[in-house]
Amino acid sequence: MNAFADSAQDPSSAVQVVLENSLSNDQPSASSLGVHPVETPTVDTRFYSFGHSGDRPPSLCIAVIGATGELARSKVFPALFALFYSGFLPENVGIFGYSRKPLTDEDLRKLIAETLTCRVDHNEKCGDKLNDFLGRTYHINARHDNKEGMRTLNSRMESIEGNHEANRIFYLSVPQEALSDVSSCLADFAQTQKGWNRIIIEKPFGFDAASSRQLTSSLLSKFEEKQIYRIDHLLGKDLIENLTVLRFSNLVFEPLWSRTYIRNVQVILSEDCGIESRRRYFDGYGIIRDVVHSHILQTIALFAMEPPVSLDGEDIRNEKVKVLKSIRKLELGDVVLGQHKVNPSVMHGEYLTSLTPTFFAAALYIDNARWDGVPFLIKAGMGLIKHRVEIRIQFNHVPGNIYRERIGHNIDLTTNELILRDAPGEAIFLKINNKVPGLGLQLDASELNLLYRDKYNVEVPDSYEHLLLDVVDGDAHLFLRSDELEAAWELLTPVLHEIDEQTVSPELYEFGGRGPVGAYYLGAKHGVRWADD
Ligand SMILES: NC(=O)C1=CN([C@@H]2O[C@H](COP(=O)(O)OP(=O)(O)OC[C@H]3O[C@@H](n4cnc5c(N)ncnc54)[C@H](OP(=O)(O)O)[C@@H]3O)[C@@H](O)[C@H]2O)C=CC1
Ligand SMILES: O=C1O[C@H](COP(=O)(O)O)[C@@H](O)[C@H](O)[C@H]1O
Repeated sequence: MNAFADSAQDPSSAVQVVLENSLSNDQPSASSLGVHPVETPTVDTRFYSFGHSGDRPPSLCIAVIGATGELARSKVFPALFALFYSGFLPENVGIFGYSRKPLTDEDLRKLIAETLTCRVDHNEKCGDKLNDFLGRTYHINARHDNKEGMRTLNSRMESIEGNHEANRIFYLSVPQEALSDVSSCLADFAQTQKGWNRIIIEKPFGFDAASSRQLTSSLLSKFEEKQIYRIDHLLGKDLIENLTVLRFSNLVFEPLWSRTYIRNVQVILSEDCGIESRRRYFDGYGIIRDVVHSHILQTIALFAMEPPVSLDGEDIRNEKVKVLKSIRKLELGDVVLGQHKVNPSVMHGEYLTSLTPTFFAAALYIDNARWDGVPFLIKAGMGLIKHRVEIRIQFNHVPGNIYRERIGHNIDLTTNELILRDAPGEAIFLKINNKVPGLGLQLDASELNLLYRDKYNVEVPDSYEHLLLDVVDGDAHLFLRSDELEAAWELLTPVLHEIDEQTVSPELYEFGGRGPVGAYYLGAKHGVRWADD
């Protein structure tokens, strides 16, 4: 008999309670409930206070559904371990892997141990912490839409929670087609009534507006909006969080943040890797559904929104959705699609069999008072020359510049530019015109640099860590709310349908090249020179 059997409650009564009570029991944030950095325990406290109340903080159980999948192993478990390691999870935490594979707890521990690493900057006692973490990790073997499996999950969680206040997170790391069934089953049979329940679902959150609406309505029939966290790990990058910090906590940027001073904005997500290892996923979705509808549009929304009333997640989401709804209808003529050719370094490389794009560029306009007429050029692509993730803000010319004679003819090269970069190497640059030291008056376009690796001697946490901690803390500002999701699909769905109906062929481009030449024509059409070469 395992340690759980003794303390597990009668599953049928637990189910009854679940059905009788509201399913939507999201409570105040974990931080307000005491889940904040704590010392990682040196003793195993899992069972010490069962059966009596005291002032112990609420427990936290986290279930990873689809635990044997690529995402769970490569990202989710390592991020959970990193949070545990750094003391961001409560001491009475339980980690559950849920899958259809007949694994024991020990099997799962072995499987995930391969991908757990100790962070380089604080590897003290790492082995102990690893063992401690693995000792709190359990496996449930069942089908994802199976009520007995979810009941087992519930009762095993209860054996960790005892009669105390308890919170739960369910990470649905399963293919899109399984989301509705899994979420519905766990809503009915695996939620706790002794604290909050939150579920995390992975992008792309549907295939188009209609399928996304269907998924949303299925989720909202079982959960409240505030329980749902739609995760896109690219939004957990420091670049994204810093976008609003930079803008709203410095006097020098916000006054310039409008059509009066900004000439164009470029949002660039360019990958040097191809789609080889993710061909099946990618063939089904393509780059628009993979990164544009969530990551790129969210970046634009955060960039362009009006100042929110506060840092509260709902206040920020209220502003983001207004931007998304203000984006002008996207015309197919303002879109460039591409597909990279075979990566020559991959043995038996194949072309995609479909017309699925691996490259997308477009010009967007936000029809509101702040951004009227400012082109937002977006570019997302795989198999390109460089890995580059950045936002570039090009400013207008200095009106009546008295130094124009010194600046030369190519005025485009000498306007100010602010560059917020995630890759390669987190950095912020501000391009300015500067006098070259010495006699005479020669001007030079230089950069004020903030290179993170030089300034901050810290390892930047993986974005899954950042976002998982936000879920624990109940901070939803980087997660898409249903209305934001709907607005994003409303923008992209007509174009996606036109592409399908007209069987638009993507422009083929060399692997490791600069992408389709069409992107340069697009830039020229909107008076923008791509600045990522
Ligand atoms: N991998 C990545 O980099 C990214 C993934 N995502 C999203 O994350 C989710 C998970 O990704 P990934 O791990 O790659 O996915 P996988 O295809 O590897 O599936 C994950 C696990 O889900 C279980 N599973 C598979 N099919 C079904 C099904 N029909 N019903 C129920 N369970 C099923 C399997 O576990 P078992 O057989 O053990 O039960 C599988 O190991 C997906 O929604 C994907 O869109 C998003 C962005 C990037
Ligand atoms: O979600 C995705 O992200 C990766 C890039 O993630 P990173 O953490 O390595 O920057 C991208 O390659 C992939 O297409 C997309 O699905």
